[in-house]
Amino acid sequence: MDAERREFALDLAAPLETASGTIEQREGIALRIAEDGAVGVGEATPLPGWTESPATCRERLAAATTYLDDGDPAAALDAVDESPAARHAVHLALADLRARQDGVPLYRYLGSVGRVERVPVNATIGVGSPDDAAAAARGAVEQGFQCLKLKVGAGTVEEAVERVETVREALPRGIALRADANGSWDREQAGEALRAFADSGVEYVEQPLAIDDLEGHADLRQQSAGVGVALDESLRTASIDDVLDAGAADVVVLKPMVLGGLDRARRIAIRARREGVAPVVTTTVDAVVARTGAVHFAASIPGVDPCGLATAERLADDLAPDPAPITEGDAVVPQGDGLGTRGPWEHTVDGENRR
Ligand SMILES: O=C(O)CCC(=O)c1ccccc1C(=O)O
Ligand SMILES: [Mg+2]
Repeated sequence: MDAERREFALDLAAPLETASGTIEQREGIALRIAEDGAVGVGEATPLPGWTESPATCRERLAAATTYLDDGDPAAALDAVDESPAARHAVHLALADLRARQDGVPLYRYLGSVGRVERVPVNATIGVGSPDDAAAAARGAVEQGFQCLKLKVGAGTVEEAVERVETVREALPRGIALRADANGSWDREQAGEALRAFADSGVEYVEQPLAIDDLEGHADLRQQSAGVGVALDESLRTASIDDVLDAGAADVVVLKPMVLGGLDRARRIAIRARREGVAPVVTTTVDAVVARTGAVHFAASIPGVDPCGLATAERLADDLAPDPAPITEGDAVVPQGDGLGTRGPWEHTVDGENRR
């Protein structure tokens, strides 16, 4: 077994705001494992505030690479056990390698039984004026999206409500609307927002309250008049059992980079589903390797709800061509062996290898 790492940095064409700041660039490390002529690729794209720091990620991945070179994948996974982005890379590279060796697409390797052609996705509408958001929403619907997610955490609750109402009025009937508050409200504000969103037919709100307020989210579900509560940031610190025991979520938003790999994310998805909580797959706006891994993960969940996987266009550049393009509001699932990515080894960013 032979492992290699390459660092990359990709600018966002359209910055994305989250509670921990605006994301303008994604830096990460691509990992390539070769064994007897077969190759697997993985990606660690840490996001400060969401995963381990880039420095820790780099250090853990270097340690794992040594074990991979020694032909000891179990030791490599151990070395990244507490670094989710680094573990994501190691697990994905190994899974891609095994799936290619087995001659099956990654989603089959992950445990799906039938053929899955497409995964429904949501368009992601960032911050901006209500009119800007409405224009972006109309554009997304023209491209075929049936589900839109609006960022609503910046500004006041009144502004969030106005944003949602303006978008809803601009849309044809039947388009699903979600909102993401990124943990920026207190309990009173969240109650007010969800009551108002009910009139606009909002399906659910991601992370209305602070990351550690499971009890508040459980209370909110009781008084939310039909608007669901989704947890995203909370899953960084709370286990799925904590979430289920607290009755804190209708939906869990699963980011494999944050959860430490597709295997861990998939276990959470299955457990959640069994308890009637819907899994939704998304990314931290990752490069093509991790994004495609997330598409396969979503495809491995039968009849998955629309996922937050339409983020390729947010990147000004990428590591390799996209094997899972979005058409008519769906990601097309690659059916070749493994991930189905070509590269990224042949594609270095800005022509430089920053390893
Ligand atoms: O889910 C989506 O539609 C896109 C991804 C997204 O919103 C996101 C991207 C990076 C970091 C955080 C988040 C988030 O869900 O809060
Ligand atoms: Mg979110």
